Amino acid sequence: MIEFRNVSKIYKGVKALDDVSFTVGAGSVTGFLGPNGAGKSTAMRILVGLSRATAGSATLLGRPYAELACPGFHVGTLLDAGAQHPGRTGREILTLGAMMLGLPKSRVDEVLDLVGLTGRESGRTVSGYSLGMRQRLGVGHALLGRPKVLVLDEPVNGLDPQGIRWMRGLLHGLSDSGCSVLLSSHLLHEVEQVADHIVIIGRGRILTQGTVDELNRGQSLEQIFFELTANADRSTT
Ligand SMILES: Nc1ncnc2c1ncn2[C@@H]1O[C@H](COP(=O)(O)OP(=O)(O)OP(=O)(O)O)[C@@H](O)[C@H]1O
Repeated sequence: MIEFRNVSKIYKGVKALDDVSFTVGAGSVTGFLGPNGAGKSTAMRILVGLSRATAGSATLLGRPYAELACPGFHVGTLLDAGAQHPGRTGREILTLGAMMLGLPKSRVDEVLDLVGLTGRESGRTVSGYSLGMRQRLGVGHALLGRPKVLVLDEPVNGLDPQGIRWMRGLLHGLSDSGCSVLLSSHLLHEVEQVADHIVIIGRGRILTQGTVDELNRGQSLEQIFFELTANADRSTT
């Protein structure tokens, strides 16, 4: 369970988040959508303790991230696939992650298999990885401790069609097993296929939220998105 309660964030005069409230329940994949600069990454960073809210609270499993004992067993995060150490191999990165969590090396092989990185690929340094390979590695890192909550910032970017299909299956499997997944993406059609709930944010404010069925009353997600974000732009100009 993820809960944002009246979260606001001001960066030196820029209101990045304005009274944001929503929840992601167990077994839900919630698509977190919004134009560039809407506040998605800021909200996710606050959720996992990388940034402090100016007001309000963000909790995972009922607690702020900093208060979770062994957070790697509860929460998996992928905020920036490009942030992995370029000089380490994929296998080394996962091995270090597994060691931090006290997991056996066999978990590294399981995860490599799960994310579809071959033995040859996992032995190469990350500097030679494509974006799609970095995304797979980042998702693998997030899944190491079999967490019940996943916070994934644009994990589909750079994936090839097979990768996109794989990600779809992975997300469905995670929700079936009771995980709470917060997923940001600009790929509206893809989100429509994997998410059961949608939150659309614009200029730091929640524009709408609900189940896919509640929002899709005869309109595609794309139509709803463009209508709401255009209105948000108009109301702030
Ligand atoms: N460290 C920072 N200092 C100042 N302003 C920031 C900082 N981080 C983000 N912002 C501002 O906060 C707002 C929200 O940015 P954020 O990165 O959360 O948006 P986003 O929805 O994730 O965008 P994108 O889809 O482009 O990733 C933007 O106006 C951005 O310029």
